[in-house]
Amino acid sequence: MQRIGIIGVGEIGRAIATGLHHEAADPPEVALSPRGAAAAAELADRFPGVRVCADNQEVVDRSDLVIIAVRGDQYREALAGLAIPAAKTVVNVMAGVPTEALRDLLGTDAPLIRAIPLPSIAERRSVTAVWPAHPAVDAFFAGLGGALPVPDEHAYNVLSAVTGTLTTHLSYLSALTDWITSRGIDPAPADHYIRGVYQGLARTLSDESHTLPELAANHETPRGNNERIRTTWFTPANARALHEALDGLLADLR
Ligand SMILES: NC(=O)C1=CN([C@@H]2O[C@H](COP(=O)(O)OP(=O)(O)OC[C@H]3O[C@@H](n4cnc5c(N)ncnc54)[C@H](OP(=O)(O)O)[C@@H]3O)[C@@H](O)[C@H]2O)C=CC1
Repeated sequence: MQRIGIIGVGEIGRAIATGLHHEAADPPEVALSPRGAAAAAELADRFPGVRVCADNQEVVDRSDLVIIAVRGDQYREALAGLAIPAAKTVVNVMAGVPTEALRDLLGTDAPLIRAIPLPSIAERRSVTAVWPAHPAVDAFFAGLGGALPVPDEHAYNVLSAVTGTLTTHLSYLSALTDWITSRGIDPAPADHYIRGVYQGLARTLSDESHTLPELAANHETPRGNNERIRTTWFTPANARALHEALDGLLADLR
C-alpha cells in the first residue's frame, strides 16, 4: 500500500512514520493527524511525502491503510464521527481497545486489524504481532522488521501481555548499574559497561539456530558465576512470580 495514514503522532505513531522512511528507496505517502503538532511538523520537514492533515477525516481520506495510534483514553474523541469506507484497512495498535469496541464506534465495514508494533519499528526491527492475519497488513509490518500473524485473540493478548515486560527488562539493567555504583564505581563507566555487555548479548538472539535454553547453556560454565546467579536468584519461585504477574495482566487484557 502506498498511502498510509496515522491518527495519533505520539511515541509509536512517530516510530512507525520514521520506520517507513528508514533506508527506504521508495517510501509511501504518509498522512499524519494534526494533534501532536510539533512531532508531525518535524516528520513532514524530515521526510518528503509526509503531510500533516487539517483533521483526522483528511487522514482517512488520503490513505488506504489507516493506523490508529492514540491512547486508549483518547480514541473515542479522536475517532467520533469519522467516515471510513469499507475499501480502507484500519490497523488498531491501541492496547486494551478491542475490535468490537472500535467497530461499534466507527460503524465501518472496513477490516479492523490489531497489531503490536514496538518502538524499534523506527529502525525496521519490530516483530509485530498481527490479528487477524491480513495480506496487506502482514506485508506492511513484514517490511518494518517482521509480521507475526496469530490465530486468535487469546494468542494476541498473550503476546500483548509479554510486551508489558520491556521496561522491567530495562529496569533490571538499571538495577545492575546501581549495584555497580553502590560498590564504588562511577556511574558513567558502570552505565557504559552494562550497555556494552547486554548489547553484545542481544546480538546473539539473532541466531535462531539455537533455542533460548541452548543460548543460555552456551553462556554458562558448569559451577561458574552465571550458573550461581541464575540458580540462587532466578529461582523457580522467582520465575513463578513472573508468570503469575503475566497471568494477572493477561486476565485483564481485552
Ligand atoms: N509507546 C509504545 O511503545 C506503544 C504504544 N502502543 C499503543 O499506541 C497508542 C499510543 O501510545 P503512545 O504513542 O505511547 O502515546 P502518546 O501519548 O505518545 O501518543 C498519543 C498521541 O495521540 C495524539 N492524540 C490525542 N488525541 C488525538 C486526537 N483527537 N486526534 C489525533 N491525535 C490525537 C496525542 O496528541 P497530544 O500530544 O496533543 O495529546 C499524542 O501525540 C496507545 O494506545 C498504546 O497502547 C502500542 C504499541 C507500543
